[in-house]
Order: sequence, then structure tokens, then C-alpha cells
Amino acid sequence: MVSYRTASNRLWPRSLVSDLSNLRILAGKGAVPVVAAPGRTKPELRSALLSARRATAPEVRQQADLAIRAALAALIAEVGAETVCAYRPMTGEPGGAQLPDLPGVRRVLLPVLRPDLDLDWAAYPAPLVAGRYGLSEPDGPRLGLDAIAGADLVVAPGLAVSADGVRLGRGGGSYDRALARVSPSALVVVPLYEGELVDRLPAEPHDRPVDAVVTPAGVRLVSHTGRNRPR
Ligand SMILES: Nc1nc2c(c(=O)[nH]1)N(C=O)[C@@H](CNc1ccc(C(=O)N[C@@H](CCC(=O)O)C(=O)O)cc1)CN2
Ligand SMILES: Nc1ncnc2c1ncn2[C@@H]1O[C@H](COP(=O)(O)OP(=O)(O)OP(=O)(O)O)[C@@H](O)[C@H]1O
Repeated sequence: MVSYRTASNRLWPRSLVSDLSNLRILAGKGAVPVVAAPGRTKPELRSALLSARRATAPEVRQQADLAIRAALAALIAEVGAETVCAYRPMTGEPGGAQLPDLPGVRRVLLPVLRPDLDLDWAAYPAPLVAGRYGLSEPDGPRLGLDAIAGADLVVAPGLAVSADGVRLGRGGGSYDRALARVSPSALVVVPLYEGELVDRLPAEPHDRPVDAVVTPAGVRLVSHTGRNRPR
């Protein structure tokens, strides 16, 4: 099987990558120079990206959410993911509220934000209860910080991802910590709207690279330049 090594040094089946030339274009040119303007700080980028999401009409967003969920379902079927750590999007986040209703997945876990902003996990489906920051979180036994280590696919929230796999989150460092516990064989993907896959993002040593983004256009690997050559 031909496969590609991604930013986090994991192998992806060739069958997921429909068009390598397309990936090269994305890696080389990226998108959205307005958002990715060099020199902008993480807080400036967060604020610009969140404003752009808020400015999107609900019906446009819902169409995009539908396409993102379809692409994610195709990915899950392709890789045969059995345990998935996902999240329950808040209003305006890619994928919409139904994102964690994943067909064919044996076990879905959702994050529960701890007071120190680290992430505990609980099984889903489960009743959702209101948490901090307007989050809806599963009400059920807490499985511990290391539950994410059992996932073969992690669907992580983000505001943007760069072509070399750097993810920009909300700034709590929650996923920086949680992604450090992911199995080396697991895949990490971030649902995004078009335009949120950008050329470059400010990167810090604690940032954990991700493998792919899931946009309305499909699954796109990130960081396939350099060491991500076909094997
Ligand atoms: N749907 C979803 N669930 C998630 C996350 C996420 O980004 N999205 N998280 C990802 O880590 C964790 C929760 N962390 C969060 C941290 C900040 C905010 C938030 O809304 N912050 C406000 C500022 C709030 C304030 O400081 O008063 C903001 O970003 O505008 C939300 C979630 C776990 N669950
Ligand atoms: N392992 C860690 N333990 C404690 N704090 C951490 C850890 N990793 C990162 N942080 C802190 O979290 C804060 C936010 O980091 P950063 O701006 O990279 O967040 P982010 O990746 O955008 O957010 P998130 O991971 O919550 O989605 C930083 O102050 C950073 O020092």
C-alpha cells in the first residue's frame, strides 16, 4: 500500500489522498493571505478568524457543516476508526451540533473541560449538560486524561490549521496538552471551513502538529512537503 507520512510522523493510506497535485498546490500557495498575514499574533488571528465565522450566514454555514460531516464519515469508513475522540461544536464551529453523531463508530468520547483547562473525557451518546464558555458536555463517568490515548482518530477543534500542520486553538492550551497523549498510530484531524487552512501560523514548541483538515471540499492532508513523500 502506498502511504504518506504526515506532520506528526503517521502514515496515511494513499487511497485517502485523491489528488496529490492538489495537495502540492495547497502546500505551496495555501489560502487566505488576509488571515495569514505574517507577523500577526495568535490573539489577533483568533479574533479575525472568529469574526469571519460570525459573519457567515447560518444557511451557508449549515451547508458547509453538512459537507464537513459527510467528509468526516467517509474518512472514518476509510480508516475503520473504532474509538474516536470528537467534540460537540458550539454555535459557529465547523461541523455543527451533529458532528459527534458518528455513524459506525464503536466508541465516541467527548471532552470535559477541567478547571485547569486540561481535558477529561466521557462517553457519547450521553445527556449533554451546560459547561463553561457555553460548552455542552457529556454527563457521565469521567474516563480520565489518558482516555484519549485509546483513540484511533482524534477530531480536534481549531480556528485554523497551516499547510505544515500547525493548529490554532482558542488559547487555553487544552488540546496542546491532550494531543501529547495521543497514540503514535492515531490520526488527528481538524474540521475547518474553507479559508481556515492557511499558509502559515505562529508556532510554539508546545504546539502539536495535526495530520489533516476536514473541510467542505474533503479531507486534506497537511505537511506533505519534505518528509511526506510517497513510500
Ligand atoms: N466545541 C468545543 N469544545 C471544546 C473546545 C472547543 O474549542 N470547542 N475546547 C478547546 O480547547 C475545549 C474547551 N475550551 C474552550 C476554551 C475557551 C472557549 C471560549 O469560548 N473562549 C472565549 C473567551 C472566553 C473568555 O475568556 O471569557 C472565546 O474564545 O471567545 C471555549 C472553549 C474543550 N471543548
Ligand atoms: N502542556 C502544557 N501544560 C500547561 N500549559 C500549556 C501546555 N501546553 C501549552 N500550554 C499553555 O496553554 C496556553 C495556550 O497555548 P496556545 O496559544 O498554543 O493555545 P491553542 O493551541 O491555540 O489552544 P488549545 O490547545 O486550547 O486549543 C499557553 O499559555 C501555553 O503555555
